[in-house]
Amino acid sequence: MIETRELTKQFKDVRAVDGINLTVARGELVALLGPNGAGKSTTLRMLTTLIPPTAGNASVGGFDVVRQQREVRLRIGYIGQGNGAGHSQRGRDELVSQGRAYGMRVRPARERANELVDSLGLGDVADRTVSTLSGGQRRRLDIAMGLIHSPELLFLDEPSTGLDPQNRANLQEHILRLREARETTIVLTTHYLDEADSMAERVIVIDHGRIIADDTPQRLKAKHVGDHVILGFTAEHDAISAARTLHAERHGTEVRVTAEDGPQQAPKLLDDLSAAGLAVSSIEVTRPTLDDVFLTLTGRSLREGRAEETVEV
Ligand SMILES: Nc1ncnc2c1ncn2[C@@H]1O[C@H](COP(=O)(O)OP(=O)(O)OP(=O)(O)O)[C@@H](O)[C@H]1O
Repeated sequence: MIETRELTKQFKDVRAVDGINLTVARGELVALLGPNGAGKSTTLRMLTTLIPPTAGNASVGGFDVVRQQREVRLRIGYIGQGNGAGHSQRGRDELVSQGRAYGMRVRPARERANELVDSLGLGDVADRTVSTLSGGQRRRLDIAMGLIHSPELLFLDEPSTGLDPQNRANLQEHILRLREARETTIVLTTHYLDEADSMAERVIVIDHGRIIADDTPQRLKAKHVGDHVILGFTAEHDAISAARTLHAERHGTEVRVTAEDGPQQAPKLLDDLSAAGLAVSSIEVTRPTLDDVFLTLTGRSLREGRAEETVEV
């Protein structure tokens, strides 16, 4: 569905995207995750034909994003960071106009608009003017606008930024449901770690315009960080013996073991300690987040410098 080769965008002295090689298959749901300025939006803007690459190439749905822009545009939906719908129109009318702009006849455009209003839970508000909708409702209307022409591929740039957690969860559910119903391929960008973790089967971590990791959230976490089993002891000399027995690191009366699958390995660790005559007073298994993965890969946290902005909805 998407194929890029050394895709690059240079803005004067900023190399926003630096030689990205990416393949996305039909039906995948992929999240591009990275800090501010990593190059996520620029990548999306090139894939959606809004800006041309300065080097390398990309094809979407089998069409080149520079030479076959029209063919690409007919097959994709793109929901950027701003609101797409006109504010003084009624939501449903906006959808029909958008369908007409894609060359749909009035009746099919109306039918499709009604279908999307239903499936995105906009039934109660679709006949109000857009300016009266809440942030979450407007975002869902944006998504309906991007889907009006039944694209095979949907690009979502930061779909839930600015929404409160409840509206975010609601939007995520709608996106997942749409995808299930239509098998739409979805590429979204996000800086919400939990969003990438819970929604995407595949997370592509981008930093300084390059892909630094590409895998399922589970495998990224297992491969780059691993679980920790933290064992507590009442006496420090027991902790010292336990650290030696398990070849693990110790902090005071705590021993920390890195494990691929913490819950599965914990009983074996307890058996080994018991065989060595050591009694554990507490046990805790911690599992990593995608932020831990980013931290391991770059030495920086994805959360650094990120102000969590939430708009009234
Ligand atoms: N039109 C432009 N002119 C000059 N520099 C640009 C332009 N657009 C983006 N950049 C720069 O390119 C880099 C990548 O920006 P981009 O918007 O792709 O990042 P991002 O990962 O989407 O970040 P965010 O999460 O903030 O949206 C940044 O350094 C940005 O300042």
